[in-house]
Amino acid sequence: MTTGHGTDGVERRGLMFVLSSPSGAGKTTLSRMLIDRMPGLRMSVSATTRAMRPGEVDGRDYLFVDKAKFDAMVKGDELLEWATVFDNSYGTPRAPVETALSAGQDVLFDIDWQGTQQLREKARADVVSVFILPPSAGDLEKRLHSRAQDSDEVIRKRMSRASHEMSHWAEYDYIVINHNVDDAFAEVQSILKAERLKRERRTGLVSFVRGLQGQLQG
Ligand SMILES: Nc1ncnc2c1ncn2[C@@H]1O[C@H](COP(=O)(O)OP(=O)(O)OP(=O)(O)O)[C@@H](O)[C@H]1O
Ligand SMILES: Nc1nc2c(ncn2[C@@H]2O[C@H](COP(=O)(O)O)[C@@H](O)[C@H]2O)c(=O)[nH]1
Repeated sequence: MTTGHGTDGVERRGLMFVLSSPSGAGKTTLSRMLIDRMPGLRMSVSATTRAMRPGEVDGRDYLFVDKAKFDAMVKGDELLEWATVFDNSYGTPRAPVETALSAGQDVLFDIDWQGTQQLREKARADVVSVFILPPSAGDLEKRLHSRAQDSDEVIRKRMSRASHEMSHWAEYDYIVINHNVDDAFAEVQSILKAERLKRERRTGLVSFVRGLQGQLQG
């Protein structure tokens, strides 16, 4: 993987920052806040066969494709990972992720546990994964209703899958409980900031320290 520069000028490898949760726990909300407030972070826009929700924009929220196009993307090895979630296909287009990482950007993924497993198998050292939990089942259901974008039947299906989704929590590096958006955002932001500073990722440190030592030795 190619490297870019951190804000302190030291070269480092880009990372893949993954948020997963049961549907409605707050990934999209937290992702938008991260993209708005964290320079150097790019959103991975997934391809999906699900229908567009009111207010969603093709190319910004998802690439909305039909099943034939999605299957062609899988066949052409254009997806970094893909999975079937709630009876629809979802996948991460490979090229934009590779381009962003090559330009020294970090990439943010809002994907499920199946996709996270696939990313981890491909690039364990570069994946940082966060599982978002709702404070309670009642809150989760309220959030799905308050979003007001899915039918009662879709909401029922998502609630009935929540326990299964949640059973993968222990595969993640970090767990954030989304009681309050601002607190959850602060926690997720702290994780990203700390992970950016990890020694193993900062490929420019050796030459930076050598330079410092050179200065000290006069
Ligand atoms: N801490 C919170 N308190 C109250 N409401 C919240 C909180 N976090 C998010 N919400 C609201 O809950 C709803 C669901 O959030 P969001 O769409 O971000 O969930 P999601 O995890 O991305 O769901 P999906 O997996 O279905 O895309 C939205 O209406 C959002 O505004
Ligand atoms: N494995 C993948 N999962 C994805 C991808 N894009 C989104 N998702 C997950 O699907 C569900 C449902 O999303 P919704 O927008 O229909 O509510 C949610 O858990 C997403 O995280 C992807 O590219 N790959």
